[in-house]
Amino acid sequence: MRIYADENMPLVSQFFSDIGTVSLFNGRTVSAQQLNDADIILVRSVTDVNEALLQLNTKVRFVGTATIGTDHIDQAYLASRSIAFSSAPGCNAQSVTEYVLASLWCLAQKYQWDLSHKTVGIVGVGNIGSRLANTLQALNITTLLCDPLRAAQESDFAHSDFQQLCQHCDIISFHTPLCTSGNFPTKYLLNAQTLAMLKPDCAIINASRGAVIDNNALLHDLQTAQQRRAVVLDVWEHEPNIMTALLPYVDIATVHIAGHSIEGKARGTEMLYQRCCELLNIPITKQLTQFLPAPAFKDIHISENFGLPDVQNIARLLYDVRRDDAILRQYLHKQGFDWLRKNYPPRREFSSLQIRASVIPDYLRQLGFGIA
Ligand SMILES: NC(=O)c1ccc[n+]([C@@H]2O[C@H](COP(=O)([O-])OP(=O)(O)OC[C@H]3O[C@@H](n4cnc5c(N)ncnc54)[C@H](O)[C@@H]3O)[C@@H](O)[C@H]2O)c1
Ligand SMILES: O=C(O)[C@H](O)[C@H](O)COP(=O)(O)O
Repeated sequence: MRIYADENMPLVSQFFSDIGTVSLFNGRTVSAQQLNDADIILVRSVTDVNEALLQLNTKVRFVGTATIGTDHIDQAYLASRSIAFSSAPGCNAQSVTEYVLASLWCLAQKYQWDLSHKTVGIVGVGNIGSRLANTLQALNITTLLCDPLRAAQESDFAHSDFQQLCQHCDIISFHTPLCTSGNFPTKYLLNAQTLAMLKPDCAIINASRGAVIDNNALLHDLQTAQQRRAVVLDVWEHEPNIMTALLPYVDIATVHIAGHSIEGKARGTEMLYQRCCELLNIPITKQLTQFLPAPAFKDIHISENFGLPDVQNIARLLYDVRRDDAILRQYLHKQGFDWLRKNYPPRREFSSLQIRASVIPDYLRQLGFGIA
């Protein structure tokens, strides 16, 4: 069995070497010729999988993407050739949630906000949006949720439409897929018109896909604004060639790494391994926990005086998003967007740190910390 995988897919040899011969490729430059004898193809978000890529291959059985986003996959084409397909839903939901949380704490410190007085709008309430909502609610931060697809299917879903979010929120965080068609397209959901509906100081966070925000319109808004608007961008239109003119106006700028915790990326590989085993009808014998390195911080004791304001101090032991903002600003010109993603320094999720206490506050459990 010939297995071809993106070179940026962690642990792929460890998981797949018993199933077949694993060869690695560069996800941006891979060609149809390179994949012509593949039985299994494993990609990340930078590879467009379509007729052009698979035209020379007559035997591929499975295509997997170790991501939740699927805007790079022509699923109709795969179905037309009866090629099984899987993404990795939820693999990086915790990682992105921790990224947004770290960004909120960073903005709160910079602008001296009290987050408990802010209303955060969450657009797209799937794996990431719902986890983020639960996390913010555990921290006593008010949320408004916008997900018209869920609203149509769930009578008890507390939906606010996007216009309401624009008018009422102090912070809006985007967590939708990139869709250009259908009843609820998301391309340029935030555009010149909807930007004009926002409160003048409404902060914007985008860790979904770059084109959910019209980057030209955002630049114009930021350049002409009367009031400072805080902005966090992890994703950009036209990656890897991003609009650097935005950088001076963006508080936190990162290279599409919100989902790149060690666990988040590796869980994507594990999920594809599980799908392959099911497809090939072979037993699942390997688990992510076998391969994860020991974390630098294993456990921490908290006392009875620990309170909500202390949570961010623990979280910062694991991740400070300012590190990633500094990396982009220092090295983008020298190394380029893709190199910075490939060489992303390790980041562990909250679950890697065990909290010890006589009584564990509920919110630490809800945030996903390990409990000893
Ligand atoms: N920056 C990163 O590293 C990173 C990591 C993971 C995911 N992502 C992006 O974030 C997106 C969301 O991830 P997820 O795991 O939560 O996906 P998901 O599929 O679980 O959830 C997406 C949600 O968005 C909703 N939605 C669709 N169209 C909408 C619209 N017009 N308005 C409001 N809601 C809408 C869907 O109903 C769904 O509930 C992914 O599609 C991906 O593009 C980025
Ligand atoms: O859609 C996703 O799951 C994320 O955007 C994912 O983290 C993208 O990262 P990449 O596959 O490019 O490493």
